[in-house]
Amino acid sequence: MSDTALDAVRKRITELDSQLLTMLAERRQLTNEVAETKIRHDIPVRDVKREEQLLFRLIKEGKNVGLDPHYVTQVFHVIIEDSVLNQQAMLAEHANPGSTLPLNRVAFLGDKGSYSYLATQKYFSRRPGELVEMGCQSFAEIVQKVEKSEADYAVLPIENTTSGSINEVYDQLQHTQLSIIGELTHPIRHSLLVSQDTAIANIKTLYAHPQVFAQCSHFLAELGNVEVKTMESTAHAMMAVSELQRDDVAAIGSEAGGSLYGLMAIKSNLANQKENHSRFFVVSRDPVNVPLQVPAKTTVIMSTVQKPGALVEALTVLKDNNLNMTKLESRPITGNPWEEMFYIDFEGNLEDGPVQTAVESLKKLTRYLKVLGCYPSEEVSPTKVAAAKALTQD
Ligand SMILES: C=C(O[C@@H]1C=C(C(=O)O)C=C[C@H]1O)C(=O)O
Repeated sequence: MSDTALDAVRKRITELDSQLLTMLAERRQLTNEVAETKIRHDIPVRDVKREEQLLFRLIKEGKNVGLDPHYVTQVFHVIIEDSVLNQQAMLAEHANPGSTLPLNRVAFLGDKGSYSYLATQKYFSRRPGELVEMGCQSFAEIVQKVEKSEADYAVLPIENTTSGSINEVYDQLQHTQLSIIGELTHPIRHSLLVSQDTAIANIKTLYAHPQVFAQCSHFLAELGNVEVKTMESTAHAMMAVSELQRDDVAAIGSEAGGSLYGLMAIKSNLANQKENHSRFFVVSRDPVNVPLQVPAKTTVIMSTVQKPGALVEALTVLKDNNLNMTKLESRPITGNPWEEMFYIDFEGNLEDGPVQTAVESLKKLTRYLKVLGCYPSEEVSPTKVAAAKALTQD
């Protein structure tokens, strides 16, 4: 292909990409109109049957124009997830009149480019109000900022699919009066970031947050003799490498974050597990109402009485009320050696009868129980049946 022919094809691709964006924006606008109807008529946000039907049809249509089913499925899962999350945000706003602020002052760990920063951007991009970023040095500082009304929200990483729970954050939640008002999961894609083009073999010093080192331990073992420097956040690690401008130092962080500091990725997918995601809590001083049309989760902390089977008894309460537990974590209680505080997440809305019954029963069974929050669940599990059906048909 000659240079001019290449230019012409690229021009056409550019035009099509712009058209795709226009169409995506129009689709989003229409799904927002659907959300308004759902608010008016009290209809659930998610309609899995409708999703199945449209995906099934699209996979078949895609095949007719030479697009493979996996590709079509992936693209539309992303589109539908976006539409569901936007609608949920609209319903949540409607259920909490007067709670929207012109400025959302949000405290998070690190600075521009940290994973918490990217999660913060993602969560607040769906919400009204201007985002005011307040990067902090520690989880304690983040929580204090909201407690002292210097910030309105905090975004806190709570668990990661590779390295597990973030104990420091759990411990902060034990002592605070703040409420969990939201959750989100964000893919964590670690890359090796450098300030100038260099080979991996040249790297002598590596900067990263301890959680990141834990998630990339296999890669570190392969690297061998490299000095590891732990930093307060991924953003600090990237800043250090950017300031040093040397070809023998690197940071581990996201490629998107690194680009904010002029860093380039020389290797990607460094995490031990391919599916590396972090889950974040969004916390605030006041709890929120979660509309019943939106899937909700509730998080409680409790300490059980010291007798055999006390935890089993407590968990049976969830089973008896048909509540699906999605997470159980335990942490030591400061000052009471060998006693544990249990953190439980389950699917359910605090406004709903079964959740209220369960909380009342748990209060009677436990020594201490506190609801940390009820919030919209942001895990939009993709529909799978359509893809499977379409794949088995011609
Ligand atoms: C837009 C709607 O809401 C949700 C999103 C859908 C979509 O993006 O196509 C489909 C079904 C619902 O789960 C709808 O109900 O039509």
